[in-house]
Order: sequence, then C-alpha cells, then structure tokens
Amino acid sequence: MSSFESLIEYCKDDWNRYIQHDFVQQLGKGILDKSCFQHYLKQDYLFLIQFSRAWGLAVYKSHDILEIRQALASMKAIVEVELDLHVQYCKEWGISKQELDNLPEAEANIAYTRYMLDAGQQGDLLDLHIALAPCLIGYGVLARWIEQQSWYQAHNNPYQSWIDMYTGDEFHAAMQAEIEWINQRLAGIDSQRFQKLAEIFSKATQLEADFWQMGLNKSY
Ligand SMILES: Cc1ncc(CN)c(N)n1
Repeated sequence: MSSFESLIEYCKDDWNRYIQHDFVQQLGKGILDKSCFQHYLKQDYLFLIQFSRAWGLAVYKSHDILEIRQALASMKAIVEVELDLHVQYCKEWGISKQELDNLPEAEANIAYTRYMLDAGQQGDLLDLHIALAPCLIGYGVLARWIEQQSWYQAHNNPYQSWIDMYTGDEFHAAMQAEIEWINQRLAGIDSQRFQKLAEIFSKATQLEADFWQMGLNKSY
C-alpha cells in the first residue's frame, strides 16, 4: 500500500540532499552567512506569493465543499497571516517592505513555483498536493533533524527563531494533517499512478534543494 513514506523511499537520495543541504547544516550550526539568509528570506517572500496562488488552484481543483474550505483556509492563512509575519521577520533582518516589493525573482524560485503550479494545472488535486508536499512537510522534518545533530548550536544561534518556527507544534500539527490527507488518497492507487506522483514528488524535492543552493550562491 502506498503512503507518504513510499514517496520519500522512491527518491531517498534527493530527499536527503534537500533535508540535509549545506544551507540547512550551516543554519543549524549558526554559521550561515547573514547575506545568504537574507537572500533566502527575500526570495521566500516571492515564493509565498506563488504558494498562495497554488492554494487558489487547489480551490479550483477541489471536488466538494470540504476540499474547497480546506484549500481556501490554507490560502487565507498565507495571504492574511503568513505573508505579514514574513514581512515583519524580514524587517528584523534589515529588509524593508519596499525592497521586498521590488525584488526580481530568482531563476530557482521561478523554476520551483511554476513547476508546482504546472503540476497542479496538468493534473488533479492529488498531483497538486504532492507537488506541494516537500514544502509543506519537508521544513518540519529538517528542523527536527537539525535539533538531533551533535553539531546543532542552540545557544546564541542567530537562526534559532527560524528553527523554532518549524520545530513548533503548530507547524507539526498542520504537517501531520497533510500527511494524513495524502495517505488517505495514496492508499488505493495503482502502481502507474504511484509512479507519476513519485516523479512529481521527487522533482519538487530537487527544486527545494535548488532553492537552498540559490540562498547559498545568492543567485538570481
Ligand atoms: C521554499 C520554501 N519551502 C518551504 C517553506 C515552508 N512552508 C517555505 N517557506 N519556503
């Protein structure tokens, strides 16, 4: 029977490259170059805007009012809460709202977000969720992975509040709900369907790793 775990198993190396990326390790050690983190934060603002569009697409791809409500709630959470929190967080890192509003999108950001949207447009609601899964679930996994490492620097780590956000109960409750949503729908699929979904999942996972690399390279 297929499950979220089977998707990770399918692309274990890509998944580990994403979860254990150099950017993640440097962040956990507290030695990440501040300008790399700032570059990442700025691009993540643009990422979140595209991410909210993906939930808009999920509303459209929904089959019933329950699915519409769930997708709408996710979209509203980004548009009405998360983006404002992100702007506030960026301010703490010396990035103004004006700067965020005038940013060029980095190629790795365009590649990832447009891939997500295209996977959802071509496929159905499950394809879309699978394209979003590395984002919705991966950060919770990698933040808790950081905490388990011997090199983790919890004391005076400039990135501690970022780590706390993704190890926190709120993020993990949403993450568990998403894993359950996916597992319910993967339970009855055949191998051909699994293969297609696994390819989407592995591509989105690779694009997440590229997003970290973009942060390290400060590339556009
Ligand atoms: C690129 C990216 N991936 C994941 C997340 C966490 N939802 C994020 N904020 N940005």
